[in-house]
Amino acid sequence: MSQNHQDSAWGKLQTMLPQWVHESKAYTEDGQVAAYIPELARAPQNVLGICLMDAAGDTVVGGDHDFRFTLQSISKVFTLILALMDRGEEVVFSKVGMEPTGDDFNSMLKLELVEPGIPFNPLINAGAIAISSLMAGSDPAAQTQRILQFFRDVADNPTLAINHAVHRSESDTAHRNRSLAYFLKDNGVLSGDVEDVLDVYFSHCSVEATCTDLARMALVLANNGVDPIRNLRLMPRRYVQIAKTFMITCGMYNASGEFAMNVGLPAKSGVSGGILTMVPGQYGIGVVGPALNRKGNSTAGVHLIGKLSQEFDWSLF
Ligand SMILES: NC(=O)CC[C@H](N)C(=O)O
Repeated sequence: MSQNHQDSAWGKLQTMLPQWVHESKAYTEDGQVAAYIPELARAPQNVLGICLMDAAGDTVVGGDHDFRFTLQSISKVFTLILALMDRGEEVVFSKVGMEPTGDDFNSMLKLELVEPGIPFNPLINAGAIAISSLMAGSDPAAQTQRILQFFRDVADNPTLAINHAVHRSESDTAHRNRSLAYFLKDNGVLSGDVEDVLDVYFSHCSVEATCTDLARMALVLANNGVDPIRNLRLMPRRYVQIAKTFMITCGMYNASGEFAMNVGLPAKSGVSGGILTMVPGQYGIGVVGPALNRKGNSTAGVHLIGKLSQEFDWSLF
């Protein structure tokens, strides 16, 4: 039995989580499941699940915590860290900036408007596509394999795999991402074959996981790159600091300011409804609720994390 089992926050979590999940579940009605990737439209509207994990690996779970979903934009946090590990800060920040856009996650507006035409940050689609082009590996298959292996290492789950139906569905319909990528190619941001880069991007977005996998991955970020369960450093502290800073400023897209105000934790959302967040130094948290608000964040998921943050005074600010 870990220390946490006796501590009052953990006990309160265990007691209260079912009720809080139940209350937040009502907010699934306010959102809509993403349909622009046809395969994602099959997700049920009213799912809400959560897993919180402490440094000993003990978990508290609630709702539909076994629901499987694809990482989508949550993967961008870890490809950013991998690109930093493979290429270093100088190369990465010659391809992407450090600022929020205030625009939708798939917008191309500022790419043309603002010199020198590099994506504003690595968590919008254009930025993440640029990051996908930086992965070490001789061809797209090797790059994808390297990313998948890194995700498996961080999640401590060798069974993490690509959902090929989602990958195909996105690839068949990614007209906007394709145009972003060709635009980046024209601006000199992407080297290599555009379709190859896109294939790597669609692949890491299509890795399937559960809330428990997200919580496990978040736990490593919460501990600045060290997995506290295996007592193993998986990534340099500096790169985790960079990733968490982006999560605060851009992780919830153009709702990041509101999320920082109401929740105050580093977080990253994805269009399949996942949210990865953490209480630094304490817990990794994974949430899923496929019904999204207009800005692409899980309605019920945001509500549930907000409730927890208020109850336990988790805001960093
Ligand atoms: N917000 C997201 O999760 C976007 C990721 C998705 N694969 C896309 O490119 O549209």
